[in-house]
Amino acid sequence: MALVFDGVSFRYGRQAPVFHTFDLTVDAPATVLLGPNGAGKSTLMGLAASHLRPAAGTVAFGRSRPDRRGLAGYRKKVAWIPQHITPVPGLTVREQIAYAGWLKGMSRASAWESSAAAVERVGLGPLAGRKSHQVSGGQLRRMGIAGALTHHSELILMDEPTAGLDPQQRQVFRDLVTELSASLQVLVSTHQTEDLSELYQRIIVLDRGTVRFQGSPAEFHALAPATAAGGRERAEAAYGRLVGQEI
Ligand SMILES: Nc1ncnc2c1ncn2[C@@H]1O[C@H](COP(=O)(O)OP(=O)(O)OP(=O)(O)O)[C@@H](O)[C@H]1O
Repeated sequence: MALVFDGVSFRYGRQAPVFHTFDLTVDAPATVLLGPNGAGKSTLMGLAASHLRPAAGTVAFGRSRPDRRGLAGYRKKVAWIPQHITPVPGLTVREQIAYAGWLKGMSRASAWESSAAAVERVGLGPLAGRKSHQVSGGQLRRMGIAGALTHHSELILMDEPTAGLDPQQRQVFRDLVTELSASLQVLVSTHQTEDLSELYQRIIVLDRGTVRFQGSPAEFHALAPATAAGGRERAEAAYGRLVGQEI
C-alpha cells in the first residue's frame, strides 16, 4: 500500500513553511529517509503519523485518511514509534504491549491474546513479565513495535530507531526491520548509513522540505564517484553530492 503526501503544506506557527505543496509516495516494504538536521524528517513523520495536520493538501495511507471520520482507523493502520517510549507505571512489558492494542480500540481479551505473538516477534518473550520501567531504551522501542503489531498495523514509522543504541542492539533492530518488512511496511528516518542496501528497497533524501533523491540503493550508490569503495563510503559520498555535506 502507498503512503501518499499530496500537495502538503505545513509550518510551525508563524515560521517559514517546512513543506510547501509537497508531494511524495512511499510504497516499498522498507524505506529509509535521510536528510541533514532541520530537513523536515521528523515533521514528515509527524504528518504521516497524523500527530501534525497539514495546513493544505492531504496525507493518506491507501484509502485511509486521518480526517475526522477516518482518524481512528488511520492510526490503527499507521503506527508511530517515537525515539522515547514512556513506560506506564506498574505495567509489565506484555501488559503495556496489550494496552497499546486496547488504546486503538481492541477489546481487552483480543489485545491480550494478540500481544502474545507480538512480544515473541520482537524478541521480548523472556522479558514479558518484567515491569516496563525496568527495561532498556532499545527494549522499550521494541515494546513500541510490539504494540503496533498487536493492533495489526500495516505501516510502522520509526524516527531514529537506532539512535543511542549499542552495536548489538542496533543489529537487533536491523534484523527486526528486515523481518517486519517481509509482511508489512516500514519507514525509518535515520542518520546511520550502514547496511542501507541490505535493509531498504527505497531511499529518500530530504533537504529543506524538498525531496532531493528517491530511488533504489543501487541508484543512490551510483551517485557516488567511482573511487568510493565500500557500501558505507559510497552512501556517504552519494549523500554528500546531494546535500553538500556528510551524513
Ligand atoms: N516544534 C517545533 N516548533 C517550531 N519549529 C520547529 C519545531 N520542530 C521543528 N521545527 C523546525 O522545522 C524545521 C524542520 O525540522 P525537523 O525537526 O522536521 O527536521 P529534521 O530533519 O527531523 O531534523 P533533525 O535531523 O535535526 O531531527 C526546522 O527548521 C526546525 O527548526
